[in-house]
Amino acid sequence: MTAATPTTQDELKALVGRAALDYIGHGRIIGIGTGSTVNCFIDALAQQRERIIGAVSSSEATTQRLRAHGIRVFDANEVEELEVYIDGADEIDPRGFMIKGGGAALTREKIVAAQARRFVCIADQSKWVEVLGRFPLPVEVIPMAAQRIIRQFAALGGTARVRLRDGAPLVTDNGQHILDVTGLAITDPPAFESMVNDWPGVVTVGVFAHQRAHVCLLGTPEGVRTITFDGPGR
Ligand SMILES: O=C[C@H](O)[C@H](O)[C@H](O)COP(=O)(O)O
Repeated sequence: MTAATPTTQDELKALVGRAALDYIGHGRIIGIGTGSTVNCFIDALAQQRERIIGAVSSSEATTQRLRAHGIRVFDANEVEELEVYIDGADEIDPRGFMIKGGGAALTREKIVAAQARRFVCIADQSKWVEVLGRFPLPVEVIPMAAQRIIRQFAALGGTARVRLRDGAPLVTDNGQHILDVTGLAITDPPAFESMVNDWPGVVTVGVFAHQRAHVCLLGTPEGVRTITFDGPGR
């Protein structure tokens, strides 16, 4: 009997979540991101949790899920370097550049990714794009700077809005707000990331160019497509 072909987005997320287990060694502390795809990875990892010592988590939500599965969570300051960081993305392009932060976890995700030697991105095929910018770009900001940053994006042709939850600005794990920016085509992600990072009041921009993926496990109905971005210039 052959397994049914995965076709729904949830099935593709589960597929790549399981596939990411091949990228973790034994007896290590690993970095773990946030979101529905990573939740599939965590649930798969829970079946073999003795493989790892524990994890550095990128959000309160991930920490809760890891602990519920009995997986030990380390503070980022307790660990100097991580072998691997497993996380999803809202968009990923052919160079491994990503947009992240749809779940508002971008700042801690960037911190944990920076600690890891390897970033393994797990995503269903809907996340693959030629040019970043179709997904509204999340930017975590200090609230008092929000309106000025909105005007700076407007000058670039973008429309930025404060993300709301239950009618009020969403407050991140770090106590800050999120702007979602539409109308941008991010053709030079490293330059764009550096530029926005320089604006006063920006905590983190959701372009991951300096912490781009080394590998993407892309879920398709034909199976997992493995795309590697290693090479000169890394
Ligand atoms: O802040 C959230 C993260 O960047 C997620 O990795 C991203 O939003 C993808 O999430 P999902 O796997 O739920 O599509």
